[in-house]
Amino acid sequence: MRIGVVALQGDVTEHRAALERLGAETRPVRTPAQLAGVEGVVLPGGESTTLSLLLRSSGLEQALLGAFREGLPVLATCAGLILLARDVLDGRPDQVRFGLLDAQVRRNGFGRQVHSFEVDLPVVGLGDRPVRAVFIRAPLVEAVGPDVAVLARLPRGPGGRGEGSPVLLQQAGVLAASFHPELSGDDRIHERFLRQVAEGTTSGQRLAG
Ligand SMILES: NC(=O)CC[C@H](N)C(=O)O
Repeated sequence: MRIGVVALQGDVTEHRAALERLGAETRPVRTPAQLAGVEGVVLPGGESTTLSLLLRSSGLEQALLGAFREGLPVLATCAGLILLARDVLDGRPDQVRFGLLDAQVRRNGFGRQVHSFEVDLPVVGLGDRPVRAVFIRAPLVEAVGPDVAVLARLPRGPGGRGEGSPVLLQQAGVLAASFHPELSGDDRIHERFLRQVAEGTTSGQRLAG
């Protein structure tokens, strides 16, 4: 299975390492041509404004949008989730908005003072052992639409903030985490994504907005 990892910014190496540990072949994607032949794509975290600029200047914004419309499955983390969301609060007006995930998210929603925190996260379908989730200036998911399955909610937020909010979401072929599954050494979220790709779950139609 060949997975493209959008390699403009962020934890590209860590995502590739996790996928390769699971037996997938990976390819860094910096240009539209490099999307050819990939069966799924990872949109890593970073900073959504910078990522937006780079997606635009590389031509990947349009290429990815076309691929998502055709159903290319995507694993998006942190800033990647922001770019996929239908509705972004505190986002820059000119940021990329793929609109593929029916969710309302707030950038840096855990408060400016909270740059990073970690929690043990129970995840639907991953058994009794929680996933160690690393949050770095994470977006806060404030609402999700009816077609979104919430696979994990924050058991406790920093200072009580964001408690109970969705942090791992699935909508058809879109798997989106507000944390960084590539940083914990626990590959089960990537494994779930590869299973999704193998089963042919597609990313579906772009939503309005
Ligand atoms: N770790 C991350 O991806 C942080 C996301 C970043 N705070 C943003 O708004 O784009």
